[in-house]
Formats: sequence, C-alpha cells, structure tokens
Amino acid sequence: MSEAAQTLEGWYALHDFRAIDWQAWREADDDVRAHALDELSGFLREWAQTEENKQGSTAVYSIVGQKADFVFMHLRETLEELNDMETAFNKTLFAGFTKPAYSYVSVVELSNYMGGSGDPMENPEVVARLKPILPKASHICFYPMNKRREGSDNWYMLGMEERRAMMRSHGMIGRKYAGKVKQIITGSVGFDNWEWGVTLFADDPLQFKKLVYEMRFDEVSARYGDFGDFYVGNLLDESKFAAMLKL
Ligand code: VOV
Repeated sequence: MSEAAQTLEGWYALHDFRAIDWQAWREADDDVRAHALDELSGFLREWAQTEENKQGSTAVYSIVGQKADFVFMHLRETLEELNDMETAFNKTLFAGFTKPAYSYVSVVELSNYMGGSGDPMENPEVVARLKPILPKASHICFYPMNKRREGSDNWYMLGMEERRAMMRSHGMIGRKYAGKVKQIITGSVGFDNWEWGVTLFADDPLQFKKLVYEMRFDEVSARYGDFGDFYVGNLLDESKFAAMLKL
C-alpha cells in the first residue's frame, strides 16, 4: 500500500451557489422586496462581523453564466456553524426568492508534500493558511477536482516520493502566479462528490485561464487531474448586490 500524504485541516467550507427566482422577485410587492433586501444586508453585515472577529470568513460573488446567479463561500470553525448559518439564511424572506443551484462541502486543507520541520500548528503562517480570511479580489473561480484512479494512471498507487516530486513541480508553476492568483484548496473526501474544491481569487480573470492552462501541461494535472464544472464570477458587496437586484 502506498503511503497516504498527511493532511492538516482548518476551517470547514460551504460553497452555496444560488439562482435568483426573477419572476417571483418581479412579482413581489415593493415592501416585501425592501424587507428581503434588508434581511440580506443584515446577513452580509453579520458575516463581515464574524470575519472581523476572526471566527470565520465569507466571500460573496455573482456568477457569470447560467449555472448560478451568486455564491456565498463560507468558512467556519465547525460543520455545525456552517449548517446553522445555512439554515438561518434559508429562513429569510430573501432566500425564498432564490433556488439552490449547487453546493460544495469541504475543509481547508494543507498536505505534507512540501513539509517543513517542527510542529506545523506552531507556525503562524500555516495556521493563517488553514484559517484564511478570504481575499476580496475582483473575481472568483471555483471548480471541484479528483486525482485520477484509472488503469496505469492511478495517483493513489504512486509512491510518496513520486507524488512529492509532482507536487513540487505543481507548486513551482503556482508560485509564478504569486500576487496574481490566490488559491484556497479544500479537501472533500468523505464530504462531497469530488476529492478537492479549488477556489481561486484574482483581480484579473485572465490569470485564472493562464494558470489553469499552464497547469494542464504539468504531469499532476495532465495525467492525474479530473475536473468538474467551473464557476466564475465578480465580487459583490452590499451595494453591488442591491444594484443587481434592483428592477
Ligand atoms: C495559485 C497557485 C498555486 C500554488 C502556489 C499551489 C501550490 C500547491 C502546493 C505547494 C501544494 C502541496 C502542499 C499543499 O499546500 O497541500 C498544493 C496542493 C494542491 N493543489 Fe495547488 N497550487 C496552486 C494552484 C492550484 C490550482 C489551480 C489547482 C487546480 C489544478 C488544475 O490543474 O487546475 C490546484 C490543486 C491542488 C490540489 C488538488 C492540491 C492537493 C493535492 C494533494 O494530492 O494533496 N492548485 N498546491
């Protein structure tokens, strides 16, 4: 049996993709819409406060294309907290004007492929990566992925050193995008239908295309990467959200 990589886990993640029921929104009375917007603003502020208190983080983006209209990406200490916020939001008037489009449950993960020495949890940089404040970059890109397990292309049958060498090469490509793309890798084995969620943040959306394309030529992606649907979107704040919903 090959040696499993050791992983460190941080905050739990929920990517909550929703579509807006535009017909219901259009048909609602002005005061109902106003109340729904107030509730939405209340939640956005509450989530910002949680972030301020370093008890979690939330990113809010619109989604371009027909897969969804917006996404809330929440990071919290426990699955219970994620569930509670999801349920609290679902009880709002505004949530009644949305339909579920897709969701993804995972946990922020670091592996020991690049392992340093000493107790990693004593390293503030590691802790900051496990419990990250999500960047407020102009754009988000999310997709789930697996490492392939097919015939002779089986990631899970490779030895640790071989995997480590490939992850090193992966990391070298990623490093070229330092300052342009920030990645949050969340593990989802046992939690959701794919093995990892990849969430990228950038001010220039073309950097997503360039990074993902360059990685396609790297062995770990070229030979062992299988990918789900891609979601790409634009940063929303309270006023942009209100503008998006204005009729
Ligand atoms: C933005 C740049 C960037 C950088 C710097 C970077 C670096 C690194 C390092 C150093 C490591 C290993 C240690 C750790 O931190 O876990 C990883 C780990 C991982 N990555 Fe990565 N990755 C990036 C970006 C990046 C992208 C764009 C993708 C999607 C791949 C693609 O083809 O679309 C990805 C995937 C992953 C995954 C799924 C893992 C876990 C794999 C596992 O088997 O455990 N990643 N990644």
